Amino acid sequence: MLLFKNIKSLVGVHTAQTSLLRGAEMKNLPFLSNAWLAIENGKIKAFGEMSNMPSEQNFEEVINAEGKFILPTWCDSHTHIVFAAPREEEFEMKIKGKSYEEIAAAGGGILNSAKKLQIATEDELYHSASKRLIDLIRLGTGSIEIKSGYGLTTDAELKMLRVIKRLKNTFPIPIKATFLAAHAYPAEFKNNHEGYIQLIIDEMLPKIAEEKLADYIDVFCEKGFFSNEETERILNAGLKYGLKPKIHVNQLSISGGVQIGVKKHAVSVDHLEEMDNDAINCLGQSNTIGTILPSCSFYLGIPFANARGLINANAAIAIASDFNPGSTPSGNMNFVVSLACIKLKLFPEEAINAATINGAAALELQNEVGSIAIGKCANLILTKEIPSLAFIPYSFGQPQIDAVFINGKIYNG
Ligand SMILES: N=CN[C@@H](CCC(=O)O)C(=O)O
Ligand SMILES: [Zn+2]
Repeated sequence: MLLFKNIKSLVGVHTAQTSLLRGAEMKNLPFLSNAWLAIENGKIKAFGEMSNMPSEQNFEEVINAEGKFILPTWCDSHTHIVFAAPREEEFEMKIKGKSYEEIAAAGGGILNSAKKLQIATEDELYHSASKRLIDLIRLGTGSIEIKSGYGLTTDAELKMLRVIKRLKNTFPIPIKATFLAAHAYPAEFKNNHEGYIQLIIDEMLPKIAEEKLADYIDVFCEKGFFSNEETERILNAGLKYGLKPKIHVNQLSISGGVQIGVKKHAVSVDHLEEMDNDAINCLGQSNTIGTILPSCSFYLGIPFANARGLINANAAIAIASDFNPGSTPSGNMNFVVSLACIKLKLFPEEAINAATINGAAALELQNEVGSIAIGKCANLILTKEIPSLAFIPYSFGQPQIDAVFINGKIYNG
């Protein structure tokens, strides 16, 4: 048994019934000042104020957290961390002013990543993704979603998903896998979209279902990628195998993809940089979570999502990293939380809820992670001595984490 004592503030002590916050509720981030927290068998056992702390003698280890905050680890519900190689050759093109679409048209982008991934071995992909994941956990991420989508052939998509399965089996944090073969049309299907869709539906999906390799299905619904009709067909096919949608929509244009996601009961619709009132209201009246990826806007120089408009429309917002080699070469959720405050104009409480309890809901892990509640995993961030909770996002780019605990143990990678 482990005991944290003298915690300056134990943050995110939501009631056991709270699993998702929407609209004005997102401002509610309950905390206990001058608190203790007990961990047993990797789970949160009990907590309270120092005035009623149990005897220290009952514990094998006692950590004095004076001056420090404890909060649940970040739940990163949207990443692409399995890839063969970074794409810093595109960085200079970007600096010179080329857009994401122009870089893709010049032979960069997703197809460039797919070419490299197709010739990488499963072991190579596992080792490079492992290194990234270790770094992310050290930065406070304690649950994560990982997508395929750089394979674009049956073999390479299966290879990616098997790598994710291996990560699930070897890492101590909860991981969800998303099947994203509909990320881009491979060159050989450029003029034969029907052929690629049939490959996804008739060949890839049955194999993935048989090996139980995915939890969700995703489509990049966007002009020049997958149309609304194509998106709906692929989602329907995934749903037949029990894969719920979590989709890329409205990143570069207003497409109607949000409405498709809502109609198909998507767990989340992600990106949302380009929204109109219809899409905002549709999301606000639905049970689908709007997942915003501010690091992507930051890196690509595209608009930041209208988070306040969504909150005012009573939507439930999560924030995630989108870590990938093209649009977001960073998975640092501390920076995501800072950007959410600085650029999305979320209050620190809203941003932290979006990165914890609502991120957990976007991973359907609300019973395991995302808040300080009895029975949940002891996946915790212990901060350095800091003056306030707002100091975390305020001091952007400055590491404020003293230690990360996964299942009640200090994580050293
Ligand atoms: N937009 C689609 N997919 C990724 C980028 C993929 C890439 O450029 O490699 C994203 O979420 O931003
Ligand atoms: Zn993405």
